[in-house]
Amino acid sequence: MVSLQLKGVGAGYGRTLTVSGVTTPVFTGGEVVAVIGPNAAGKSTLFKRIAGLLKGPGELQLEGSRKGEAGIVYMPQDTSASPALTVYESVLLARKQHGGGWAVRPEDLALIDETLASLGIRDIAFRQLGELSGGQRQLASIAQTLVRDPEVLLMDEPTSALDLHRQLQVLAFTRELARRRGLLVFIAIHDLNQALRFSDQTLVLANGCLCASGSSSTVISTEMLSEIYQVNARVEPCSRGTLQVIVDGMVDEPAVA
Ligand SMILES: Nc1ncnc2c1ncn2[C@@H]1O[C@H](COP(=O)(O)OP(=O)(O)OP(=O)(O)O)[C@@H](O)[C@H]1O
Repeated sequence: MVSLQLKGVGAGYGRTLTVSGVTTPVFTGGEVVAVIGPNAAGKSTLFKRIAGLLKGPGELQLEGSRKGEAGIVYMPQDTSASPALTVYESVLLARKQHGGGWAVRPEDLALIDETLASLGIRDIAFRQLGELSGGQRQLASIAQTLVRDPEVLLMDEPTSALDLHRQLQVLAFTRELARRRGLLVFIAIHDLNQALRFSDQTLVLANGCLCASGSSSTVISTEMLSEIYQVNARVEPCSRGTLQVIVDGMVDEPAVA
């Protein structure tokens, strides 16, 4: 089973470090880890460093991997595939780019079919990326990422353009894949309710530093929401028992009488 621990990891774009000194617990395959924090906290920067797209200090301790660093797959916020490709072509290309030669095998086609069906986008398989809605493009981008056979998956705000039903569908499918295939999944996400619902662990970044880590239900608390997000909020179970953040207002906002 794959495992990953960050030890004193940092990264930046110029001389100064945007993210520094990030040391985490050991995360193992099958887990979903939410990475949360305010805008510009450094979540994408940290993902790019883990994926090897940025250099910086510190060590990534990756163990139990079949593919080494090639097994770490980063899904950026925007898809970079050509708008002239169809959804199917872009997913097939992504599958073939991950290695294993250019011959298309029956198992490649079966995996693509299963992925498109599970994400509910079979009906747009032969439409060009350039003519899709933002949410449809995001679903295509998720499909491109999932067929790359990742061991460690870094998803950067994968549901930001999706409607509520699609968010639940995609995150449930991703968690199920993590459990079934032993993937270690990191998801940078602003929706803390989805983080509570779908992640096992949460990392909180602020100003380029790791402020907290642990089980999501412990880390996402009234105190953290006040300190990191400056909001007054409660964390309470919904009718099915899943914890939800209920926001009463901003810390500096006067209470309504
Ligand atoms: N290519 C770049 N060159 C220079 N600075 C950058 C670059 N990309 C990001 N930054 C800076 O790094 C800091 C962290 O950005 P990053 O994208 O990692 O934050 P984030 O936590 O993912 O934010 P958000 O939630 O808004 O997506 C920001 O101040 C940003 O302006």
